[in-house]
Amino acid sequence: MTAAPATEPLPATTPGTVPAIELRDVTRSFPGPPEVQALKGVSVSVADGEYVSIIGPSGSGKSTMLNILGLLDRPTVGEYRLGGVLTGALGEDERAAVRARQLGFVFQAFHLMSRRTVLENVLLPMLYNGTPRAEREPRAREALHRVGLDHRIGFLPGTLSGGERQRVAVARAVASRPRVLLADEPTGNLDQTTSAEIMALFEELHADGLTLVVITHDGAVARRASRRIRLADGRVSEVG
Ligand SMILES: Nc1ncnc2c1ncn2[C@@H]1O[C@H](COP(=O)(O)OP(=O)(O)OP(=O)(O)O)[C@@H](O)[C@H]1O
Repeated sequence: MTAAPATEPLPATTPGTVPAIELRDVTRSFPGPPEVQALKGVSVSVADGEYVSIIGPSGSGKSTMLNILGLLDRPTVGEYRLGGVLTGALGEDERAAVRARQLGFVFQAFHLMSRRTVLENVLLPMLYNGTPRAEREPRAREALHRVGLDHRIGFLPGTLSGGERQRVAVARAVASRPRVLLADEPTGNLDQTTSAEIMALFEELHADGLTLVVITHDGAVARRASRRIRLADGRVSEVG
C-alpha cells in the first residue's frame, strides 16, 4: 500500500471504518538530561463509538499520552491519526482548529470560568470553534439538559457542588459535538457517589454514540469502560 502524502488528509472512507484514534509506534522522549522516554513505541487504536479507559500507575505515561491525543503535544517518533488524518502533518493553527472542533476535554479540576454562569461556560468554546451563531445557545441548553442541569443554568460555578461542576464541564465538552471526548482523571476530585454519577453519565454518552477515552489510575473507574488499555513504564502492557 502506498502511504498518503504527508501534507494531505487521507481520502474519505466509509464512516466507521477509519479508527477515531490511531497511535502507531509512538515514542515521546524528554531530552533531559537525563533523557526520559515517557512513551516507548505505543500503538493503540480506538474505533468510532468506543469507550476506552487508559489505566496505569503514576509515571506510566498516561498524561503524556493524553497530551498527544489532545494535540497538546507531538510524538517524538511515530504517528497519530485522528479520524484518519495524520496530525503530524498539520501546522499549529490547524491543530488548534482540529482540537477545538473534534475534541472535547474533561479534567480532574473542572477548569470552569468562575465569573461566568454555567450557560456562559458551556457557550464559550463554541464562540471559537466555528459553531454557527444560531446553534450555540440551543446546543448549550441541550447539553446542560443532557447532564441534568437545566435548573442551574444561571448559576456561577462556585455555587455548585463538585459533581455539578464536573457535569458542567462534561456539557461544555459535548456541546460542540466532538468526535472524541478525552477525560483526564474525571473523578479525581469527587466522592464515590458523585463519581458513580459521572461514570453513569459517560455510559449514557457512550450509548448515544460518543467516542470516549478516559485516563485514570482508579481500577473501578477504568472497569466501567468497554475496553481497558494498561500502561506500564511507557509501554502498553495489556489490552482487554
Ligand atoms: N516535561 C517533562 N520533562 C521530563 N520528563 C517528563 C515530562 N513530562 C513527563 N515526564 C516523565 O515522563 C514519565 C511519564 O509521565 P506522565 O506524566 O505521562 O505519567 P502519568 O502516568 O500521567 O503519571 P501520574 O498518574 O502521576 O499523572 C514520568 O517519568 C515523568 O517524570
